[in-house]
Amino acid sequence: MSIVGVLALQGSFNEHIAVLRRIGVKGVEIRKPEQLQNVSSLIIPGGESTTMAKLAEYHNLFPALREFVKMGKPVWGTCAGLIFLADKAIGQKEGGQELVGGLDCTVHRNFFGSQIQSFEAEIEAPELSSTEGGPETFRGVFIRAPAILEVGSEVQVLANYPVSSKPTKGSDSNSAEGGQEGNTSSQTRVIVAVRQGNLLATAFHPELTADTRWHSYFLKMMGEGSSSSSIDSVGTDSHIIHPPPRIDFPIYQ
Ligand SMILES: NC(=O)CC[C@H](N)C(=O)O
Repeated sequence: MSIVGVLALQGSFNEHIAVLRRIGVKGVEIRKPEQLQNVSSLIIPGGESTTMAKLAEYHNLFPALREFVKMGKPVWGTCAGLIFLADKAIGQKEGGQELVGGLDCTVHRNFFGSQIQSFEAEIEAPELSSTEGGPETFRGVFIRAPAILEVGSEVQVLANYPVSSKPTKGSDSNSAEGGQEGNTSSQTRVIVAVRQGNLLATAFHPELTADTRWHSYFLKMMGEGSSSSSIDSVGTDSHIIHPPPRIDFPIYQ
């Protein structure tokens, strides 16, 4: 039986667990290294990556998280979680922050700027719609979001987003460090969703919209690793009252 762990140190872990519940899957909060032994996959939610890293360090979670990734178990990082999974992050606070790593990419921590520059956008994701069906686009909620600037050859790009050549200046003094200044082209695209084997990473927050396809896409990754991983259902139709689908209201325009 497979239970999805959700790192519950800080950020939007409740929202992820709620989406899992909506699709009939059990999600459990992970706060201690030993709790990782009870789950077969893990979601690292969005929040604030420096704070989350300090809490993870305090709870001695980094070695267990790295081990979990190395074992080939599915791990999905959203937003701050993406930063956690990246091999390299730029635009970090002074002194940097510890990363779990494993995902061969360079992420810019606050690429899209400060909190008030948060936004929503319709984004194409052909792999998502071909696997999960539904519309060709999904609504991406970007909250002080990171973006991926470079990926290694093993990394599959699932979605990207057009931007002007310079990253927006963020609230942190060094947030634009290592960005694309000097790039002469006026339009470029940054990567906002990737997959590398057992790792999935998204710069936006799928747990804040009614579209559950990113969660079901991740759950399918659990089936790929081992044949025995049936997903632990929290009791489907007979126990769960499915609310009518919510409309994805734009929060930031
Ligand atoms: N919504 C988010 O998770 C924002 C992440 C933020 N840019 C950070 O550095 O942690």
